[in-house]
Amino acid sequence: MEIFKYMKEYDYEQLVLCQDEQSGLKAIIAIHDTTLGPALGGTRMWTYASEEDAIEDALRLAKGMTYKNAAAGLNLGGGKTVIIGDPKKDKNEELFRAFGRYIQGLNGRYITAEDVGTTVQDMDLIHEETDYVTGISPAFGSSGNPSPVTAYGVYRGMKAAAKEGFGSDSLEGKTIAVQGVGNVAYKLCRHLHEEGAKLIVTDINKEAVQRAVEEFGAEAVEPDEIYGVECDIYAPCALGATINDETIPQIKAKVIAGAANNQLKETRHGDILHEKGVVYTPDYVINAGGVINVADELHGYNKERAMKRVETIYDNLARVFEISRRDNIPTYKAADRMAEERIERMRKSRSQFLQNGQHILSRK
Ligand SMILES: NC(=O)c1ccc[n+]([C@@H]2O[C@H](COP(=O)([O-])OP(=O)(O)OC[C@H]3O[C@@H](n4cnc5c(N)ncnc54)[C@H](O)[C@@H]3O)[C@@H](O)[C@H]2O)c1
Ligand SMILES: CC(C)C[C@H](N)C(=O)O
Repeated sequence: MEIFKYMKEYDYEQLVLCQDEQSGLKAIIAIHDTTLGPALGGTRMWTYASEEDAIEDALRLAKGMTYKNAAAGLNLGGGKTVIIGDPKKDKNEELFRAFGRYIQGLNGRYITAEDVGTTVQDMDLIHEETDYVTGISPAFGSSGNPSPVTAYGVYRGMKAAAKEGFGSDSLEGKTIAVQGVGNVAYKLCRHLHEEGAKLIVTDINKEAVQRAVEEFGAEAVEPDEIYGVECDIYAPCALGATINDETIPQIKAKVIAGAANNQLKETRHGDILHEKGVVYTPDYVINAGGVINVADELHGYNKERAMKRVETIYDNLARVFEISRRDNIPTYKAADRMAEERIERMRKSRSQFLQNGQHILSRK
C-alpha cells in the first residue's frame, strides 16, 4: 500500500503510529477530516493478519466516522484508532495509559471512545492520562457504554427502513436475520422481540447465540447460513464487508439494516443492491446512536438531550431514502451526498465566523 497516495486520494489529514515497548502498545490513529470539529471515533482492538491490514482498517473506519458525524449533525470530524492485539490476551493498564498519553499529545485533534474489542474500563484507564476520551464510567458523570444507545438507534432506523421497504414501520411479525449477537445486537434483539418480530440469529460465539435463543425465542443458524435464510430484513451486526459478491446472490431480504460499520465490501455492491430493489440502510447513518451519545459528553452529559438526538436517526434515514428515490441513486450515495454537502456548507461558512478555526473544545 502506498500510504501517502491512499491518503491523498481520500483526503486524509493525519496518520499517527504509536509504539510503546514496555506495554506492547502498537496503535494507529487515523484522522480523516476535521472541518466540522475535532475528530471523534472509537478505538478498535483486533488481531490483524498484517500491519498493512491494520492501517487500512484504521483509515477506512476513520473516513466512515467523518461521514457518520456529519450526517448525524454533530460538530465533529472523523477519526479512529486500531490497537493491534488480542483483546482477550493483550490488554494491560500500561498499554491503555501509554495510548492515553499519545492521545493527549494530539491536544484535542482526536477524541476516542469504545469500539469492537474495547470497554468502558479501558476508556477509564485512557482517561487517567487524557481528557480527550468519552464513553467513560457514569461515575465520572459520563455516558458509559455506548452500545445500548447504538442498539436503540439501529432499532429506530430499522423502522424507518421498514417504512421504505414495506410501506409500514411496524416490525411486528417481520422475520429478521441478525448476524452477530454481541453488545449492540443483543440489545437490538430485545427491542425487536418486544415489538413482536421473529428472530433468526447467528454468531461465532455459541454462548451469545444460546442467550438469544433462550431470551428471545430466536432460531439459531450456522454463521455461513445466515445470508440465505428466508427473512424480511437482514441485520449485519458483526464486522464489515459482509455485503459482497458471494453474499448478495444469497440474500432474500427486501431490507438490509444493521449496526456493523463498512457493511458494503465495495461501493459497487451498493449499486447492485439498488438495481435489485433492495432497501440498503447506510450503515453510518443507522448506527450513529453511540457516537451521538458519547458526543453529548463534550457538553456535560445529559441523557435526555442525547436520546432526543438519537431519535433523529429515523428522520435522517427518511431523508436519505427520499433523496435516493428522487434522484434514482443508491442509498449509500444519497447518504454520502447528505454528509458531504453539510461538510462543504460548513467549510464555506466557517471562514465567515470562525477565523481562528477554533473548535468546540476550545470553548469548554
Ligand atoms: N458498540 C457500538 O456502540 C457501535 C457503534 C457503531 C457501530 N458499531 C459496529 O457494530 C458492530 C458490532 O459492534 P459490537 O459493539 O456489538 O461488537 P461485539 O464485538 O460486541 O459484537 C460483534 C459480534 O459479532 C460476532 N461475530 C464476529 N464475526 C462473526 C461472523 N463471521 N459471523 C457471525 N458472528 C460474528 C462476535 O462473536 C460478536 O459476538 C461492529 O461492526 C461495530 O463497529 C458498534
Ligand atoms: C462510540 C463511537 C465513538 C464509536 C463507535 N464504535 C462507532 O463506530 O460509531
